Amino acid sequence: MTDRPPPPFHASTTGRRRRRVGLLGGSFNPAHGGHRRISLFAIDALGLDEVWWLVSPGNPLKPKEGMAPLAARYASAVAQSRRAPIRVTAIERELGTRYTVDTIAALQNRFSAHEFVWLMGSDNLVTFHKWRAWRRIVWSVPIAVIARPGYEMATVASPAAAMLRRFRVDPAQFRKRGEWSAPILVTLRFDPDARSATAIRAGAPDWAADYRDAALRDQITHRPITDFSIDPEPGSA
Ligand SMILES: Nc1ncnc2c1ncn2[C@@H]1O[C@H](COP(=O)(O)OP(=O)(O)OP(=O)(O)O)[C@@H](O)[C@H]1O
Ligand SMILES: O=C(O)c1ccc[n+]([C@@H]2O[C@H](COP(=O)([O-])O)[C@@H](O)[C@H]2O)c1
Repeated sequence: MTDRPPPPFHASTTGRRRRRVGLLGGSFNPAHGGHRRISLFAIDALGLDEVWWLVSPGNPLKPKEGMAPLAARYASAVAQSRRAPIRVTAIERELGTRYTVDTIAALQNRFSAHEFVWLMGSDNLVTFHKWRAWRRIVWSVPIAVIARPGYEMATVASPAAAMLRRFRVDPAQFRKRGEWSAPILVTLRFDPDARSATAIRAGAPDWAADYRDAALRDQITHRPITDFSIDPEPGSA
């Protein structure tokens, strides 16, 4: 698979290459400077046009306890992404998807003029084999993993890492490729960023109160973000 020559540069019907978009899915409970920094780093290293932050209505593997309302998490993400080529969206509510495999399929269907790459920190690679239909994700979209302090071994020792090993491509090669074809694993290493939402919640358990009155629109779908309840039902945009 990795021995194949890169496919020809892809031109759309308008003669322009497809927009390259990194997807960073997360709880963003709350968003922090680490999210911003890894997104900017990925844009640079992978040659992306922009990154979309998918603020999850509810991570299927995370407890609801301690999860701030979607609107507060969304507002924290907007604050952290200001003046950067990052767009914040809660589009999973409208797509009615909770699992990443479904979200990616729906986005590829809806935004066929875009090429997507899935971005995640190495902590997520540790549990990636527990995600629904994770092998299908691997075959549907390139994956870029960003090193995270404390999870150095994840990129070599996890079941998903073992499966993905033979599809490794370095960032420079990836950037030069024409149309992307999964599976691809790109590992991004830079001086690791120790920031985490867990640490922020420990220091400021009431952080969500700062965003109580935020009136925002989704930066992809332009629909109002009005839902202050926890884990609204799929489709209840
Ligand atoms: N400092 C960081 N370095 C690398 N990746 C990160 C970092 N912070 C978050 N990520 C990645 O960003 C994505 C969204 O993260 P998330 O919203 O869960 O934040 P978090 O800080 O990991 O939260 P929590 O501490 O509550 O688990 C995940 O793929 C996560 O691995
Ligand atoms: O699809 C799954 O089974 C799955 C299981 C766990 C996490 N995810 C996704 O992984 C992303 C990171 O989640 P989190 O809560 O760790 O920030 C977010 O987009 C989740 O929806 C997806």
